[in-house]
Amino acid sequence: MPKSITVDRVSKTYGSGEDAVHVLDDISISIPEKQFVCILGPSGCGKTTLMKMMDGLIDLSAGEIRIGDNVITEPTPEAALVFQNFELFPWRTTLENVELGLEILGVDKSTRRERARTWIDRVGLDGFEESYPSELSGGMQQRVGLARALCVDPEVILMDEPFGALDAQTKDKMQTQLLQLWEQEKKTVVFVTHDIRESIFLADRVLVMGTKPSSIVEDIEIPFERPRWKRRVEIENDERFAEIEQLLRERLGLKAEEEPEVVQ
Ligand SMILES: Nc1ncnc2c1ncn2[C@@H]1O[C@H](COP(=O)(O)OP(=O)(O)OP(=O)(O)O)[C@@H](O)[C@H]1O
Repeated sequence: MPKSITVDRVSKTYGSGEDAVHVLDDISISIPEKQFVCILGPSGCGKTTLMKMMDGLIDLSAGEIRIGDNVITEPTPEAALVFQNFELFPWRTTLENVELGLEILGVDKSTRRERARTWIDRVGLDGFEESYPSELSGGMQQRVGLARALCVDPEVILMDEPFGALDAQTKDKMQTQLLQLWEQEKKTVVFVTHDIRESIFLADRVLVMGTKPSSIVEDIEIPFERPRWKRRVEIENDERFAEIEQLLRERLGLKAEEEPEVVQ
């Protein structure tokens, strides 16, 4: 079952003394189950930090993060994190990479093979089970990453700029595929992006973080009905789309036509 995510008065400071970097300042976010939330924010404001804390990979300096009622203190199968750089093991085939999460959970071989094959199919990679990452395009590698995350059936999916490294056309396809999968599964999703238009097309709700020490400076509901993936052109031409885009640009401190800075 998808679960809610609660970020309750969370702060984060890296290091101490003169080297201390105060990144997140007293952030609270309440994400109901099955909601698709996108997070925008300037480079270095702490988006990845927040995602890693939600995944239990790094400690909080103050506050609490909960998935459902469970306080997150370490990585848990309830949350799956998908990164921009795919984080696939180059020496493992598609099948072996997708199976990884189940392997860590101690699922027996035949069950994990079956589940991995199902997800490879669902993300459109059937026929590539035995390929290595180096034999796959960027979009295909990200689909392996997605299948690996979904294969463990997490309650929440955390995606940190998952399509940031893809060309525009592949990115469009991946967005469509993600929305199709999400319509079927309706997980709780937190998706970090630098792409304002991507956030409006995908999300139920967009949060904007300010410069560090960051807090949430905007929290806006996206009004477009679902399913959206068949109506991209119509949605992008809707005047509300332009209004929201303008508002988000202003909140991010961007001038007209200026793209957000992307630091790789
Ligand atoms: N392990 C660390 N030790 C010290 N400082 C860190 C560490 N990790 C991140 N930082 C600092 O914390 C700040 C936030 O980093 P983070 O990667 O979370 O930002 P971000 O919003 O995801 O950035 P980007 O949009 O560029 O990916 C940055 O100033 C970064 O230099």
